[in-house]
Amino acid sequence: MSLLETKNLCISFGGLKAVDDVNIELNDRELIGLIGPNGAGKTTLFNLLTGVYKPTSGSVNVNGIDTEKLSTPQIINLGLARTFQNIRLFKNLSVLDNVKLALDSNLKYSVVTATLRLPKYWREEKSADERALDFLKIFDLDKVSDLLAGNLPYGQQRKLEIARALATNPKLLLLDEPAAGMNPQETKELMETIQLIRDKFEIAILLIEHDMDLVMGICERLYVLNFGKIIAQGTPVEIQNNPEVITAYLGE
Ligand SMILES: Nc1ncnc2c1ncn2[C@@H]1O[C@H](COP(=O)(O)OP(=O)(O)OP(=O)(O)O)[C@@H](O)[C@H]1O
Repeated sequence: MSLLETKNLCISFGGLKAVDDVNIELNDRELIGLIGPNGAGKTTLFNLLTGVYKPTSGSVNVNGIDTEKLSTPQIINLGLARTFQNIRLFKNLSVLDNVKLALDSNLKYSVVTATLRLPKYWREEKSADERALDFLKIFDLDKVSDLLAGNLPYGQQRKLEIARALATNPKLLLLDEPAAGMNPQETKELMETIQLIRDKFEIAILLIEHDMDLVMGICERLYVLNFGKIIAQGTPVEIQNNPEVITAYLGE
């Protein structure tokens, strides 16, 4: 059974078919890229996968479960986590607290324990701090854990978003343009980190990215969207040599 499978997935906004008959499949631990020109429907597809939009027709299955009647939180509970093209952090909270909030659903103390600050609260809080710091270390953010998230440079905010998504313990991580706004050195480091988290946490990753060095360098397979349709899929080498893709996108 696939971790994620869409069947003939479509959504229209008025007359515009933003996602048109899309069939994609992801298995455990795969690192897959989703590329295509601006406006091709990539973010809309993420919104369909996470239930933000409901399809006009077709289906999304996560671990064999049809998500049609599920809310976004219920779909997230099936093991999905995502980051956004426009960064969404709690900018007035510390870097550490941003990650701790993502961990919180796994905390074991009750509201009473937390309100009365009973010993169990402090034990759990400490372990939450330690766990959050472990996630921050992966992204080299542990040294800035006390800063407000909104005060971090852009590249670090992007990394914090990934750390926070990872802290929810997903099976599948959806990353929407994680390298946007990063310089070449930051992008290179991010590539290595994305591979590392896939291997360390044994998760699948679906990655929207315009940086071709990044996607071609780390993805095992790629899907190419154009005007809402998948026009090609294959290994990076196959995609780079696909005439339709070159015309629609790579040759731009
Ligand atoms: N809520 C909406 N209402 C109307 N049209 C929408 C809506 N969301 C997306 N669209 C349209 O659907 C198309 C696909 O948009 P989408 O943002 O998914 O593209 P994209 O591939 O992610 O582009 P980019 O690479 O620029 O982020 C665009 O024409 C966009 O204007």
